[in-house]
Amino acid sequence: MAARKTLYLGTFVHSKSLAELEFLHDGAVFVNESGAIVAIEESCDEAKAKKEIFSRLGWAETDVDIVRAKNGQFFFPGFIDTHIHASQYPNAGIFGQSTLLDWLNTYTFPLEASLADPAKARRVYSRVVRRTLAHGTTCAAYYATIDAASTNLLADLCFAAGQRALIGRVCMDQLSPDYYRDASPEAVMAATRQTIDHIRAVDPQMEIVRPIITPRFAPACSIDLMRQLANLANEQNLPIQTHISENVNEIALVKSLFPPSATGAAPSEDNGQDATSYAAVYDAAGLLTERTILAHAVHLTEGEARLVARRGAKVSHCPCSNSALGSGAARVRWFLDRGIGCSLGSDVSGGYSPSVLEAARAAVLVSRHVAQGAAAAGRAAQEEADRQKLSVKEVLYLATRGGAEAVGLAPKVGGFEVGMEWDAQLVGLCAVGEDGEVEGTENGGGGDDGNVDVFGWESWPDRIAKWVYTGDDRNTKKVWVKGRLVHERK
Ligand SMILES: Nc1nc2[nH]cnc2c(=O)[nH]1
Ligand SMILES: [Zn+2]
Repeated sequence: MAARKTLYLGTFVHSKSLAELEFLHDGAVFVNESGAIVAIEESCDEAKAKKEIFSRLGWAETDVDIVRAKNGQFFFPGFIDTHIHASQYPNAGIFGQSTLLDWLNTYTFPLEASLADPAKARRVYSRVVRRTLAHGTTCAAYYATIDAASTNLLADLCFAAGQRALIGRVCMDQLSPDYYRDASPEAVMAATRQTIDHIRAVDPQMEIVRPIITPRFAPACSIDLMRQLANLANEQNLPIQTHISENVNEIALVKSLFPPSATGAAPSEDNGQDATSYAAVYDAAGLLTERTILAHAVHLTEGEARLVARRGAKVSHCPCSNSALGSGAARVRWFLDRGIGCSLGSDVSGGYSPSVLEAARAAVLVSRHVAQGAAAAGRAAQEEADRQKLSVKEVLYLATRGGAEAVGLAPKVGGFEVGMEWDAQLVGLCAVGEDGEVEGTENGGGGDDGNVDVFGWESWPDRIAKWVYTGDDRNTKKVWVKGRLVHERK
């Protein structure tokens, strides 16, 4: 849908690197009708933008919309959720005392199977797309179900709503219940090709929706199936998503299901002399590529981490899910130290929240447990243990730039730079006035912008920290994808 040229004015905040969050105050960002950022100016008010920059760009004032961040509001890149099961959204928050394998059988497979009903799928998928957009998720790597028709529907809905999405038809030909299992690798390949063809027809340039090859996880896939899916991804240059090393019982299951006789893998330098590790099984199938997103990776061994890093696969860290299902605490600093690209996943509904901001907050907290655990177990000196703690700016990097790397959209999205596309959110925090009341818009304040109270003396990094720790979708005022307004909070 054609957007108009737009001038955005105000404060812009984005990650330059893991170590640097950049603030641009009184800034101006110029976005063309294709949604691309064509100029960024510091200390540039509306008059200067019109007088100097419009003429440089050849823009006529009448062709340009203007969006101003109010006092205290700021523009931030849209969040990228690199692991979310759209089909599981109705179960968000419902997991009881379960852990991964019993959770799948008790809660997850019945719900996913029920989405073969098109009316139910439409209801669930419409809602999850609207809800994630409202939380500032401009791009999501979705798992649908094994049903091709409703997977195609998810792609249609994302495309219509304007949310960038990688859409995965879930592939699983073994071990799950009879009522929710693919009949054969051949049946999987046919259904998967059908969804790929559909998505290509919906969005031939694959600007908004793209297919992603989705073997559910090793226990649910035969080696034959995994190999065929890897070949398909390779032939069509498609991304891949799966789960890895989430839960200790799952890892034991993989070891028992895939002895070297099943995979043909032999101990090698590459697989750290362990041909039966989870990562080695995926590698033997050809699934570890630069375009692969591996969710969880909680219990990777040193040898597996080296293999994942060598293949350039990326990790989706899912701290809400890992905490809820008691899977463990993934060591994000440890991934980063080994050169593994890292991003954030909500993992609805192992994760209870569709919010990437919530995942960012949980990533900070879980990293404290990792640090404390390492120190208490004597695995690390205090200083090294403290280094495991992630900072606010680091988790915001994972939520944006790290996500863009994982989904193959870097450097197109994830930050504010000339040449990138305008995938952004406008965030507002409450400005508390001299009288202790929230300032209304009439005073130039942001109005009642959610539940984060800003008294005015906080530095900008502190305001961002307050947003990360105490903010939610009430603070997400507007959301754009590729220059198109896709959500506005009323
Ligand atoms: N968290 C999570 N882990 C899985 N492993 C295999 N399937 C799933 C799933 O749906 N969610
Ligand atoms: Zn998952």
